[in-house]
Amino acid sequence: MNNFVDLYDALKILNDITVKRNSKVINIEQAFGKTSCKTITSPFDLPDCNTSRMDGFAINSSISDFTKPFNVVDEIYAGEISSKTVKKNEAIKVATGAKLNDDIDMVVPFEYITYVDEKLFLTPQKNSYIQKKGSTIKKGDTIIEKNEIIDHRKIEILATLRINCVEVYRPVKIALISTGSELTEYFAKYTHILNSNYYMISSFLNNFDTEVTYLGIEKDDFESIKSKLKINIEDFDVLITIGGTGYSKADIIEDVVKSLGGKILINGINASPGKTFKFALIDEKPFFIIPGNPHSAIVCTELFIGFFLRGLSDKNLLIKTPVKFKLNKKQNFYKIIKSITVIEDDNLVSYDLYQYNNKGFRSLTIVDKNKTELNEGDLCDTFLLFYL
Ligand SMILES: Nc1nc2c(c(=O)[nH]1)N[C@H]1C(S)=C(S)[C@@H](COP(=O)(O)OP(=O)(O)OC[C@H]3O[C@@H](n4cnc5c(N)ncnc54)[C@H](O)[C@@H]3O)O[C@H]1N2
Ligand code: MOO
Repeated sequence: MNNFVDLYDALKILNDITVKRNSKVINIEQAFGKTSCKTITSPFDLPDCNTSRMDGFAINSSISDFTKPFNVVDEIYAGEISSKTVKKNEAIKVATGAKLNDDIDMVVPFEYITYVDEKLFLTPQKNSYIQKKGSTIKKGDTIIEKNEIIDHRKIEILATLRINCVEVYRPVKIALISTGSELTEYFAKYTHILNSNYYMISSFLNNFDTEVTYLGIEKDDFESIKSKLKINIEDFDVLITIGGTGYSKADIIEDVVKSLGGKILINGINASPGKTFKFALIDEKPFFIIPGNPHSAIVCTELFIGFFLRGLSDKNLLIKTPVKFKLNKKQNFYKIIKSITVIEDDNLVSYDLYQYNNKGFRSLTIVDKNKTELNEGDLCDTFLLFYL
C-alpha cells in the first residue's frame, strides 16, 4: 500500500515516455502551435543578395569624390535590381529593400543629401546602410528544430523563405473515460454526483495540441472498464480514466491493466493531493489514472498530464519562484498548491490561488517533502501552465 513513487521520479518517468504520432503536411497558416516533426533548414541566403536598409542613393563610395556632384543613373524600388553598374560619382535612387549589385558599397539616406544649383551632393556615411546577403539567415541554417512548436515568428520566416507547407505531428488522440457508479451527466439529477471532472479535464486538454474523445461514464465494475479500454486502445495515443484510484476501488483498475497485459509504472506518489494517482502502459500506450476527488483531479491533470504533454516538446518545465504564502505540512510528503504566478518588481512570485484570483500564470507550486514549514519568500519548484 505504501510503495509510493517519489514525485520527481514520477515526473521523470512521464518525461521519458514518447508517443508514436502520425504526421501530416499542412499549410503554414494552420501551423501555429503545431509541433514540427522535421528539422527545417533554409533553402537560400536571406537576404538573397545585398539590399538597401534606407531610402536614399546607392553609390560606389570607394571610387567617388564627395566634393563633386553625383549623377542619378537609375531608380529602383523594393525587390527590384538595377541593370546599371555605378561608376565614379554615379548614383541609383533606391527604396528600402531594393536589391544592390556588388559594385555598390554605400547607401546615402535622403536625410544626408543637398542640392547646390540643382546638383546632387552626398555626405559620406560611416554606416553602409546595406544589409548583406545572408546576414539574417544563411543557406542551410536551421530554421525550425525537430519537435519545435511553431509560432507566428517562425511562420513569417518560413513564408519569406517561400516554404508554404510544413510536416507536423497530428494532434495527440486522447480517450477520456469517467468511472464511478455514483456519477451522472444530467445537471438536473440531484441524486447523483455530476461528472464535473469531465468539463475540467476536457477544457484543460483543449489548450494543447490534442484531439479529445469522451467515451462516457463507466460503472465501477471490472468488466465494463476492461471492455471499454480494450475496444478503444488501438484508436488512441493516450488513455485517461477519472476515479477509482482509492483504496476501495483501486484493485479494479490495477486488475484491468494487468488483464490487458499492461504494466503499472506509477502506483501512488508521495504527494498530496495526488497520493492515489497512477500511470500505466498498455500496449505501450500511456494510461493516466486520475483520482476522482475534484481537487486532486485538477492537480493531477495539471501536473502529470500537463507535464507529459508539454514534455513532448519542452525540456525545462520547472522553475524556482519565491512563494507569497505560508503553510505547515507533514514531513516526507510533497504538498502541491494550486497557485498563480505573477510578475512583481521584475520577479516572478507565486501566490496561493485563493489569495490572488486574477491575471497571471496558472501554476502549481511544489513544496519540498523535507519541509514541515513554508514561509513567505521561500523558493519552491513551480510548474507554469498558461497565462490567463
Ligand atoms: N481509506 C482511505 N480512503 C481514501 C484515501 C486514503 O488514503 N485512505 N485517499 C483519499 C484520496 S487522497 C483520494 S484522491 C480519493 C481517491 O478516490 P477515487 O479516485 O477512488 O475516486 P472516487 O472514490 O471514485 O471518488 C472520490 C470523490 O470524487 C467524486 N468524483 C469521482 N469522479 C468524479 C467526476 N468525474 N466528477 C466529479 N466528481 C467525481 C466522487 O463522487 C467522490 O466524492 O480517495 C480517498 N479515499
Ligand atoms: O490522491 Mo488524493 O489525491 O491525495 O487527494
